[in-house]
Amino acid sequence: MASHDALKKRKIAVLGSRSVGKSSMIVQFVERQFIESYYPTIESTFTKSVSLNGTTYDCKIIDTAGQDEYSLLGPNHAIGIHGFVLVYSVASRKSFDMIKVIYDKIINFCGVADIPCVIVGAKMDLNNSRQVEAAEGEALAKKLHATWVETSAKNNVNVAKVFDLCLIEIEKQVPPSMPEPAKPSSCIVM
Ligand SMILES: Nc1nc2c(ncn2[C@@H]2O[C@H](COP(=O)(O)OP(=O)(O)OP(=O)(O)O)[C@@H](O)[C@H]2O)c(=O)[nH]1
Repeated sequence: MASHDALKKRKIAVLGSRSVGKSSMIVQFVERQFIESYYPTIESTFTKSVSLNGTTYDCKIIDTAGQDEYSLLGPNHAIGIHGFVLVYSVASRKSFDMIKVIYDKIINFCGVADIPCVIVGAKMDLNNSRQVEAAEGEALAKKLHATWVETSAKNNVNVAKVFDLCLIEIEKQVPPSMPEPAKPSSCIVM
């Protein structure tokens, strides 16, 4: 029989400006393919089992419509969410500036000081049109107590790592010994 810790359900929301590569990253992770064409997302949910350090996580990944400074954070994107993946494109300074805006919206909505969070610099293959240096991404993540990684969905670089890092961040707030449902932050209280 599976032990209590053998299968854990984790809900991860992926947020960021429009067209930064959120869907491409998720589709590369779940379906192992890269789609060149751009189809704006309304909202979709993907599921994938992820094994990490001997534990299998049953992950629900929520792909959101791109945000801007005026979009309101819906309850779908905060309530019941265990971890957040905030994505910018390394080729878009504007999308990088939006990370802090989205982060603050989540913090305010959830009424917490900290969230399990991975900041992702997507499209790292676009080196010729880079507008955001790696060091800037790292510094922002440090300031927000998040982890950071650069990815390329196109070349499948670091894509799986994003979700491993997010699960690790979640575990930091939900110790493995803690019985579920855990209460790492008010975000997951339904
Ligand atoms: N060069 C390159 N292009 C990428 C990469 N990831 C995504 N793209 C392209 O960027 C465009 C937007 O990608 P999406 O994944 O649809 O972006 P999104 O953030 O989900 O967009 P919204 O649904 O509007 O929020 C598409 O044309 C993708 O092919 C990448 O790693 N490298």
